[in-house]
Amino acid sequence: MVSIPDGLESWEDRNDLGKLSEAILRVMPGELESLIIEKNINGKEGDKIVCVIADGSMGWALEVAAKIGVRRAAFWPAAATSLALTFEIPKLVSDGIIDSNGRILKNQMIQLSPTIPLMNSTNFVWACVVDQATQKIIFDMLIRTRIAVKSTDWIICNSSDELEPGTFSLFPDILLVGPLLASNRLGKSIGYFWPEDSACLAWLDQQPINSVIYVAFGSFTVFDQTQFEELAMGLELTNRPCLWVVRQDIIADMDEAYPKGYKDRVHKRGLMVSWAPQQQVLSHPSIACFISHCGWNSTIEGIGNGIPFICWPYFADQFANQTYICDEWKIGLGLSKDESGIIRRGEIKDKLEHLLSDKSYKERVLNLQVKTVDGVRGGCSHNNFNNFIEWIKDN
Ligand SMILES: O=c1ccn([C@@H]2O[C@H](COP(=O)(O)OP(=O)(O)O[C@H]3O[C@H](CO)[C@@H](O)[C@H](O)[C@H]3O)[C@@H](O)[C@H]2O)c(=O)[nH]1
Repeated sequence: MVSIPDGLESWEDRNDLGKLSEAILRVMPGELESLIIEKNINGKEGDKIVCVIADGSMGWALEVAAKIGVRRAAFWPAAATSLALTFEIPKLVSDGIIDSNGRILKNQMIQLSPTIPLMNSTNFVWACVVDQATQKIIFDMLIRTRIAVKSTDWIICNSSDELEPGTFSLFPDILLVGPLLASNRLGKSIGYFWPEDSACLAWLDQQPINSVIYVAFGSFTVFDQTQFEELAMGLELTNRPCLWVVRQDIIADMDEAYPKGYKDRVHKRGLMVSWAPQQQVLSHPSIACFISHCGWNSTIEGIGNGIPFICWPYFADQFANQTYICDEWKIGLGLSKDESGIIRRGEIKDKLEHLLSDKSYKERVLNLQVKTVDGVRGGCSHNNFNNFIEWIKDN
């Protein structure tokens, strides 16, 4: 593995997406180009770079590959529906739903096709970020992404026919190869730089089967103090064992974050860790449900282990993923905010009780688990993946 700078200093705030995106676009294309050229001029014969596979949202890397004349493939790590929405941006503009800067002109439900779930225009990927300046930066990046991804040799997506059949029939160029889960990998998962707290697995061993609420919000979500306290109190009210991932940067002041005396009150049945081995956690028999921000990886990992969801989306594609979870697959419940925009402790407790007492959520997610895992073992995802590997080898 090699790293290249992202254009920010180590102390700068990487949760500021506008600043991060600008820095990436300013610095990384040049760095990547120099890296590839250096390898291809001075590298040993077997070390030359002949193909670039890049995350589609890093469309600039695909542009660099095209410029240098290296073959390229886009990997889309999120739901295909979010890529389909990006492909449809020109139509959204011509239909008057957004303007050419991505501003939402009509607050309405839209449907890309009758077989794709309804989306609320205010939940479009770029519209969910805080301020208009950042929205514009993200929107411009998506326009570039759209062009870069559409011109690649392959677009592969971490999804499956069983999860998003409507999207794949409408956008056959997006080839599904997922869900890519740790249980299907040969070795240890790589890619995270935060140390995992594996002691939580021993703690899970001590809990009754199908009892623990697992709470994790991925790598970006941040909380304000009131919302953090309501979540803490809601979990306490359930009287159930909870494993809660509290990243060090999830809230501004971690020292003051928990309600007074909270840790002492819950210590017998609550465990807070800064980063968990999530896929191992989700496959543990003591886990009963997953309070999730609905990032796509968390979504497919929950399904891959047959765990029902309480949805707590934060931004970007997570609202569309919530729609799939709650309305399409019916394997989870959403949470309602009060008039001040806060999800209150009582709402958290009520939804958890509903989810855990109504066994139909668990039944449906177990059914979906079987169908998606089969797709990887011998279905469409399996065939696409093999063809993709052959293409790499052939050239
Ligand atoms: O304690 C933890 C918490 C998470 N994870 C892992 O971290 C990943 C989280 O991925 P995801 O659920 O997709 O969330 P984000 O990291 O927030 O992902 C970003 O990227 C996703 C894919 O493009 C988008 O769907 C999300 O909206 C976006 O926030 C998963 O593989 C988890 O297993 C851990 O290993 N330990």
